[in-house]
Amino acid sequence: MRWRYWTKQRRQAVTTTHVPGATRFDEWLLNKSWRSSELTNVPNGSGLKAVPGDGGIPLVGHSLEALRLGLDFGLKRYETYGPVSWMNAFGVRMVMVTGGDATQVVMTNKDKVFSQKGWEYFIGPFFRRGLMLLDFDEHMFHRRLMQQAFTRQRLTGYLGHVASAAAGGVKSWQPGKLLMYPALKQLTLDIAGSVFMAAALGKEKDALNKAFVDTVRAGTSLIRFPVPGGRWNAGLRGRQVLEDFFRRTIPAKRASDSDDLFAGLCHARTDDGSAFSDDDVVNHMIFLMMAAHDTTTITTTTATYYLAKHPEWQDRVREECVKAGPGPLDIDALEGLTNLEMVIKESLRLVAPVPSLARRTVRDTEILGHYVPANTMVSLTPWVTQMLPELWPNPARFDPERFSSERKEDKVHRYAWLPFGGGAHKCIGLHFGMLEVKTLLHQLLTHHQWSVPEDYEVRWDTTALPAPSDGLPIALKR
Ligand code: HEM
Repeated sequence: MRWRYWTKQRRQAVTTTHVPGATRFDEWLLNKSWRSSELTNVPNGSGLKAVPGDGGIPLVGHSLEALRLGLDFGLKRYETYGPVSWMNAFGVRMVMVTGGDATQVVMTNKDKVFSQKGWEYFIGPFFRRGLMLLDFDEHMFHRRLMQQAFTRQRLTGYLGHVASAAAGGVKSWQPGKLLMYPALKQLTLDIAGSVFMAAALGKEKDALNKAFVDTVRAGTSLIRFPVPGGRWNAGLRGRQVLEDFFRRTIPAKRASDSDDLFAGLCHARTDDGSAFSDDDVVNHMIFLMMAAHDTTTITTTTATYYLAKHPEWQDRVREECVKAGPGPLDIDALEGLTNLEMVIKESLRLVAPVPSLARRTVRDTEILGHYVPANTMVSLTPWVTQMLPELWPNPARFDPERFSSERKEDKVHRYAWLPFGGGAHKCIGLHFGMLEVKTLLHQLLTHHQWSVPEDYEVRWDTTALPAPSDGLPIALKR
């Protein structure tokens, strides 16, 4: 039987690379069925069930499908095996967790059994000791300290930097054809430079941008050790570039009273006087830059894509933005852009910037009655959950009104919509991220109109975090 998600309409969306013959190969991969087996024997008398699944291609596992097919692969696994299943991919055996209830078990983590050590395997060498990679009491300590850099007062200061960098960047875009994704990536890096360091990155900008891209891409390397020319190697080099940059800048930041995030981390204190060490500041800065930069770029790119495909929505949110004034808008004014907020939420649903979240079990446990032994890699799959027809009516449709106060479709389950994660590790930059994306879109909408040809469908490259494989070419008009 052919896979039911494999329709003509999805054929384009599914082909995430430009490799010749990719469509036939992808079709073969997607329709191939594997012999199902159990993850492991269930302890006698436990009353638990085994986790169903399969290993995929010997040695490679399901890495190719996961990289090339992304969302479609996740939907197929869910349809075949349900909310809890196992597979081999990227050199490791993992349990995939999809859907509201299964996600809730892991996110709530009431017995502290799901550790962030899962991330260690994918990005540990590149983002070591970033907040997301810390666990339990140590994590709580660092999170409380970091929270001081995310107060409303500090966000107000950051937004000032965002607004001036965004306005300058967007105004300089010339009418004509523009590759939206690289343009936004450059702009968000400029913004990160001023928000995080109150500094123009100058001639180091390109090297830092490359270092970020390399460190992020390294996480999904098929070859997971340093070989010349390989992704892993590039990631390690990238980490070194970033470390050198931040370490050499710390003394000046500690001495300054500037209102950027870097200074915020340098000066953060708990009531008992604890502070971040230089190593902590370097590790947190590298992780924060990555966490803020790529996610906001992807969200803004996705929103511009859907606004190009749905000009009626582009007009509607432009009207709202024009009414709010030319900017810079403060937090209250940005929070008042309710139509724009629905568009952003719907964009975050249709393309989750962090499509999967990694955990590792520290003891034997169970998820929805399935036995999961200690030291198992667990992969939460927000993107797949956000596209499940049982949670979202007509899930592939762009329909921002789902988030309106009348429909509230996101409230159908606590974990139906989770682009920012949940539980103890829920995104600390959630509020700031939304405000940054709104500021960017407000500037874009008040200065430009943009469109794509009617038959254009973006192809998401999921070999790292999702990105349009052709850069998203749009036609820009003032
Ligand atoms: C649209 C933008 C963003 C999205 C979609 C996003 C998504 C996420 C997700 C899914 C997690 C949870 C990871 C997990 O459970 O393992 C997370 C954590 C985190 N995010 Fe964001 N993020 C965004 C923006 C930002 C920004 C702007 C910052 C900082 C300025 C930031 C900093 C962090 C940090 C530090 C964590 C780790 C929190 C912890 O472990 O306690 N994020 N983010």
